[in-house]
Amino acid sequence: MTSFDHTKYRPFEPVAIENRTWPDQEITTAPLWASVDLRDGNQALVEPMTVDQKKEFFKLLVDVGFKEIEVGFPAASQLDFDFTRWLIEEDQVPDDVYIQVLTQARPELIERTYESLKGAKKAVVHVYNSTSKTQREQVFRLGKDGIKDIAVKGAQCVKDHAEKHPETEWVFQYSPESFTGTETDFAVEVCDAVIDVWQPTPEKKCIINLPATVEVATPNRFADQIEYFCRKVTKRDSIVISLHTHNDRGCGVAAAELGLMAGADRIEGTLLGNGERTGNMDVVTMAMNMYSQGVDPKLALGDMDRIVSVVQSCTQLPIHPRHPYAGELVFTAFSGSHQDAIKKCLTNQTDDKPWDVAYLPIDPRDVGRSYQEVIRVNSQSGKGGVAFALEQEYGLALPRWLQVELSPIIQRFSEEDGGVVEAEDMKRLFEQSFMTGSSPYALGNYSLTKDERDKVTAALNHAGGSVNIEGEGNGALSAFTAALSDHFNIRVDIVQYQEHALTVGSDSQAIAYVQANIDGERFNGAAIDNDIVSASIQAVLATVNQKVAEASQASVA
Ligand SMILES: CC(=O)SCCNC(=O)CCNC(=O)[C@H](O)C(C)(C)COP(=O)(O)OP(=O)(O)OC[C@H]1O[C@@H](n2cnc3c(N)ncnc32)[C@H](O)[C@@H]1OP(=O)(O)O
Ligand SMILES: CC(C)C(=O)C(=O)O
Repeated sequence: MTSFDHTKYRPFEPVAIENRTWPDQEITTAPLWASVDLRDGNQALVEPMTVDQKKEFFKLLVDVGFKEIEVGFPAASQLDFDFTRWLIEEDQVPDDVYIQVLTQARPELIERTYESLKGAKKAVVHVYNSTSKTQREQVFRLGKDGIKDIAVKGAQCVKDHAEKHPETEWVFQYSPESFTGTETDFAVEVCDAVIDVWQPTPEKKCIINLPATVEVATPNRFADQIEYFCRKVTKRDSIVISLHTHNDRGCGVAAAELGLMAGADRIEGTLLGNGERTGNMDVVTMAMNMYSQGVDPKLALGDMDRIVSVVQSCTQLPIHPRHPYAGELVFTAFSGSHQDAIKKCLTNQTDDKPWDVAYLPIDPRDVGRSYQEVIRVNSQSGKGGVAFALEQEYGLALPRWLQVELSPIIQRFSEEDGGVVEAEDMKRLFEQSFMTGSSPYALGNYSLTKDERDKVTAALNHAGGSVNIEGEGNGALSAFTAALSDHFNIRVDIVQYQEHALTVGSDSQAIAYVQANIDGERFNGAAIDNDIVSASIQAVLATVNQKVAEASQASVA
């Protein structure tokens, strides 16, 4: 094994730029987006996509709204050639979409590339050669002139073929591959030479694509290279500056964002970031970053589950559960304080206000996710999370004092069960703990009379029999409480009371929550009924039943 020795690496040599302006820029409009899923993404797969997978992926890209789609490297593979032919012959490309194909700057490959494009309405021919010092010296074994010559001859060849097929609307694209490893002045020199061949105009631009083929520096250094390039390149008004970043240092999106601020117009990337090594720049993340700042990304990313599903099935790669905006856990909070804050903010959030919810940079509903999955309860969760889940799923708006009582019960269950507690289990634990109004005593018939004081007479069903109780008070609840106190020879004081209509599952029921002090001990009860008075007296009975059960257990012991 070689030693872990950082001294064998050299730092990146930054371009010398004065008065850089990009740090003060903001991204306020979407760039031109180009998808390279079917080419750069595809060439990085263990098993490249089949034609059927490419067809499905292409449809997704069109639906998402890409207007430039790199569909393959037709001169390199028969499958890519056939797929390109299928798109054209079967008229699969919408009129406003350019299909783009990649080729090396070699005449025989360029010729074959044009064969694949015969009959296309609109196409981008993307030609590249590597310009980096490393590749010049070790791969091509050529000096700068030799490398420039490859680019110029390639550009000329692309132009010559295009002239033979005026029926197609051609756009030319050149990439000085390994741009980040190329002296920026030399990259400008090569691109200027290509531009000189193509003679673009502001009306008929060509694309100069600057790839971070390998990400070798912090994103600010990349932005410096882009701003420098934009200042120096010829005919700036006649070229579209495109970026194609990779993610070797984990900053592919950041580099593209800063590059855009530095003057670029167009961004190449893939949906969810598949691509060579650590992947291409993830278009979903970059576009959603804009979206979260109130900028229209001009891509329709609302059906995130479809995007995830198509990308996964076509690439056969999993999507990380914490992948920005798309992973299955990215809108889910388990920890108590996060849940508490989210629950409070969501209560305040209305559709007419700008989004302002702690821990949620965007509204999960915008990408087809629901609030149900925002809060999931495990042993790290607090009362807010439990309350949120019960309210979302069952319409139970537990008062704060009852949340405090229920939370440790759920936490204990989670610790014993070792994981996430589903809403169904929370409801069952809530019912078992507090909806105890039918055992050992259940409310039978009762009647209320209103006079100076309210009077109640009620039957309590118990062990196959029935006992009658009666009491007086200032209202139904206090009359019933007095009757229970009298019958069981206990002192019952109502400390807390709350009720609300139930909107989930029923439109005519109500729930009452009661906290009672019984002989100095605190008990909590809840009950649901069509009638709110019945619900409230059953909730009181629930607390008394807990006291009675506790007393009988104590006497057995
Ligand atoms: C950063 C990127 O992602 S770039 C895209 C990379 N994608 C791919 O390579 C996938 C498809 N490519 C392929 O299948 C093959 O490379 C093919 C079919 C295109 C060509 O295969 P081969 O003819 O065997 O050539 P190979 O790619 O190995 O390169 C051979 C020669 O072309 C030269 N070459 C490589 N790239 C280029 C280029 N962009 N322009 C001109 N010449 C080039 C090499 O220096 C080499 O020259 P040499 O034979 O004189 O030493
Ligand atoms: C062909 C170029 C643009 C490329 O894929 C890269 O440099 O990563």
